[in-house]
Amino acid sequence: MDLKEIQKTLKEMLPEIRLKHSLNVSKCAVKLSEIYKCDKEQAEIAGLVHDCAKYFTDEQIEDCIEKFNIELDPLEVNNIALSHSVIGSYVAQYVFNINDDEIINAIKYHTTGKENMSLLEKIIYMSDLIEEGRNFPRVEELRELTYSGKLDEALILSFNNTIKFVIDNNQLIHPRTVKARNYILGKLTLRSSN
Ligand SMILES: Nc1ncnc2c1ncn2[C@@H]1O[C@H](COP(=O)(O)OP(=O)(O)O)[C@@H](O)[C@H]1O
Repeated sequence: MDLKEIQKTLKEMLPEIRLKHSLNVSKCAVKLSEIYKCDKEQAEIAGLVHDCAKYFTDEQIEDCIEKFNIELDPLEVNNIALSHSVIGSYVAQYVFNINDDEIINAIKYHTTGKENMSLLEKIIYMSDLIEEGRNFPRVEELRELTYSGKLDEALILSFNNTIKFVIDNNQLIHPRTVKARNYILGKLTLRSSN
């Protein structure tokens, strides 16, 4: 699918506000692809499609799981906040015909992050949080870090915020986020102690 077709299909899958968010994430990811020197088209497509499964009904989710043979982990089962990224990565592949593993993984890990993230995965993760329509306490600090070349610092702050938020709400923390945080923090600490 080309960008126009992707947008047309997304329009049927997402409410207006989420479509706007997806367009904003795509725009932000393109800006970051220029700053951090990665492929603009991959950033544009991953940003656009990242939330494609966010509004799936239980029935649609069950359908996808069966059709695409998706294995959700125990935290993702019955939790659309976490599962939409994983399911979305299959929808990207089989509905949007995206055959680029880097784009597919950026979609798959955009909610939790993961250990040893690729540049595109980091860009989509941060774009989801800082796109121009986002408004939450300290979002400006995240924008400042991300746009000034401090992508890893921005990620650590975001993982910390998410982990604190999940704890405050007495929810289970997805271990991928803890691993993502420790991996980057470990590398940064090592770098600053050398
Ligand atoms: N690492 C995590 N562990 C557990 N739950 C998480 C984690 N990350 C995100 N969530 C859940 O996902 C929700 C936010 O998901 P997100 O995709 O960022 O939503 P939105 O794009 O609508 O802001 C959080 O409120 C939390 O419940």
